[in-house]
Amino acid sequence: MEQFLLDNAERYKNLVAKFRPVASGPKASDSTTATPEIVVCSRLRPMLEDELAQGFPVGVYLRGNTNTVDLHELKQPVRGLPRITSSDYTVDRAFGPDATTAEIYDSLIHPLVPWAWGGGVATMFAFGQTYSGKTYTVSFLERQVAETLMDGSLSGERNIYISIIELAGQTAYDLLNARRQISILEDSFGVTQMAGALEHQVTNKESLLDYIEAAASLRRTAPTMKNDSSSRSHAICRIRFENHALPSSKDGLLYMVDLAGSEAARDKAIHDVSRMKEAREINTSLSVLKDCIRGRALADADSFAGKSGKKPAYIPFRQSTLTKTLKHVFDPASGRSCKTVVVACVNPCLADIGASKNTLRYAEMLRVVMPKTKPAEYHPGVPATWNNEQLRSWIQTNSGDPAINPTPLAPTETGPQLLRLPMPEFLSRCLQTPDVSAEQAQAFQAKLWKLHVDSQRAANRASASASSSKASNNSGSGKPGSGGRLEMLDSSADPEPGSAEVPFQQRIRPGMVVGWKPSAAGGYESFSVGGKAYAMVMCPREVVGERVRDVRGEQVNGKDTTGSSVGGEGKGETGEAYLCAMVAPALLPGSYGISPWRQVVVRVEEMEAEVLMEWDEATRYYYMTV
Ligand SMILES: Nc1ncnc2c1ncn2[C@@H]1O[C@H](COP(=O)(O)OP(=O)(O)OP(=O)(O)O)[C@@H](O)[C@H]1O
Repeated sequence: MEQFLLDNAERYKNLVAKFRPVASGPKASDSTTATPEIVVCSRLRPMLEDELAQGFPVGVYLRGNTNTVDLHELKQPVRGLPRITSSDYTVDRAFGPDATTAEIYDSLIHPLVPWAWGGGVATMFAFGQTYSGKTYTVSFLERQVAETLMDGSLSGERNIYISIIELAGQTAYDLLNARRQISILEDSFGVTQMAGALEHQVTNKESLLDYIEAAASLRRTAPTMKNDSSSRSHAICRIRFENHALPSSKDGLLYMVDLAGSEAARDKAIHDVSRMKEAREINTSLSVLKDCIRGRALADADSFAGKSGKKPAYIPFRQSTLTKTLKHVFDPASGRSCKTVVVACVNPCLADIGASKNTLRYAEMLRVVMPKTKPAEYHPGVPATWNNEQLRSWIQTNSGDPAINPTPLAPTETGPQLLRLPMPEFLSRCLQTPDVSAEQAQAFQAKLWKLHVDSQRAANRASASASSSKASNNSGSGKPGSGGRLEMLDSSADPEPGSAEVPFQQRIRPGMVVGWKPSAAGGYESFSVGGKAYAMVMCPREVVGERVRDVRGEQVNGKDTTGSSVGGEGKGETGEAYLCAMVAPALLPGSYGISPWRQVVVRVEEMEAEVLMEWDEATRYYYMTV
C-alpha cells in the first residue's frame, strides 16, 4: 500500500490541487449550534522530517479559514488510473499545522483553569492515532496550566493537590508512587475514589512541573513500529482545588487526559496477540468515552432547554475504567458544572490516512449540535430568558439585605450563564459584597435555582396540558391559585397572606423553621455550629407528656426524678418554649435535613429569626431561601 502511495504521489498531489469542495445548499452549521460546555477541536500536526524524506504527500488539509478539515484518500479503481476520494469533517475549532500549542491553550484550555479554580469540573482530553502529537500537545498544555495556576492571576486562595494515574486496560497505576497498582472504586455515596493513589499538595510551579515530569517518565511504554515511546495507556492528571473560604463546597477539579493512541492499521501486521488485545481494549474504552461525552452533552442541553422532566439520557460511565474514573465529568446526577475540551490530534501524512479518517469521524461524532433557536422572549419568572441587564436588576432586588452587588456576581453573564456557574464560584462572587454572609449567599443561590426549576416545571406542565385535553379539563377549576397553595406547602413559608408584616415570635406555628442561639443555660451549646443552630417548631413545650425526653435524654416537661420542675427555667410559663426538631447540614452543599426524632427545647428569647426552608424533591433535602 505504501509503495502504491509513493508511486502515485505526483498524480495524487495534482488531483488534490484540482479539488474544489462541492458547493452544498444551506450548511447545517447555519441552523445548528454546538453545546457550549463541550468544545471539540482538531489539530493537524505538521509533516515530520522522516515522513517528508520518505516522499509521502500530505493527505489532510484545513479548509481555508473554516473549521472544516478535508481528507483525500487515494484509491485504485478496478479499471483506470488512481482517483482521490474526498471527505470533510467539521469541528468546533480546527487548528492547522502552523498553529502553535500556545494558541490552542489561549483560546480553549486557559478558560478551564478559572472554571476548576472556582469549583467546577474542567476536563481536557487529547486523542488520536499513535504518533499524531497527543503527548506533544498535552505536555505543553500541562506546563501552561502550571504557569497560569502559579502566576497570581487567579483570585482567592486555594490548596492545590495533584495526582496522576495511568489506566492500562482494567488496571490502574499511581504514576506518582512508583507505578503502584491502585483501585478505582465507587464509595457508598456514589463518589469515585482512586483508592491507594497518592495526592500531593503543591505550592509552586516548580514542584507541580516536577510531578508532571516524573509521571511522564513512568508512563508505560512499548515500542510500536511508528513511535518508540508510544503511549499504550491513558494518563489522567487530576488537579484538585480546595477552597478554605467555603469549606462545605465541593472541590474544583481539573483533569488533563492523554488518551492512549489508537493503533494505526499498518502497524498491526507485526504486533503480537497481547498488543492486539491491548488495542481492542483501548478502542472499547474510546467508544464508551464517546457515548459518555455525547450523553452528558445531551443531558446538559436538555436541562437548559427546559426538558428536565424528560427521561434522562443513559450515560454508560460504568462500562470502562476510564469513564468510571471520570464519573464527575459524565454523571449529571453529580450536579457538578462541567466544561470539557476535546483535542483530536491528526497525523496529516497520506500513509496514515485511514487512522486520520477514524480520528476525525470520532471527533465529529463527539459533537452534539442542537437546532438554533431564536433567543427566548424575556419573562421575569424565567431566569433562562434574562440578559445581563435583566439579571443584574433581579439580583439587586431579590438578594436580601444587604443586596448582593451584581457587578462582581454577574459582570457579563446572562441568566443561563449564571445558572451554569459552579456553585463555589457563585458563592465567592456573592461574598465580595461587604456584609453578605455565606448563609445569605447560599440562600440566594438556592432562590435563583428554585426559580429556574419552577419555571422549567411550569413550562413542562404547560406543554403537557396543551397536548392533553384531559389534563386541561382537570385544571379547569377556574382557580389559578389552587395548585399554588399545594406548591407553597413544600416551603416552610407561612401560607397566610400578610404574615410577613407580623413579627415571627407572634406567629410561631408547627413547621416554622427558626435560627436560634443556644444559651449556656439551656444546655444545647454543643449542638450549634459556630454558635448558630436551626430548628423546626413542633409544639409548645408544655403540651408534651412527662415521658418525653430531648436529644440529650433530658425530660422536656414536668417534674424530673429529683422533684424539681424542668424547662422554661423552672417556671413552666406557657408559650415561652417550644419542642423543636433539629435541622442540620446534610450531605449536599447548602442542603439541610430535619430530624423529627432529635428534639430540643427552644425558648422564644433564644430564637433569632424565621428561616425559610424548601423541600427539594430531586435531592430529597431542604434548602434555605431568602
Ligand atoms: N505540532 C507539532 N509540531 C511539531 N512536531 C510535532 C507536533 N506534534 C507532534 N510532533 C512530533 O510528532 C511525534 C509524535 O508525537 P507524540 O509522541 O506526541 O505522538 P502521540 O500521539 O503522543 O503518540 P503515542 O500515542 O504513540 O504516544 C513527536 O516526534 C513529536 O515531537
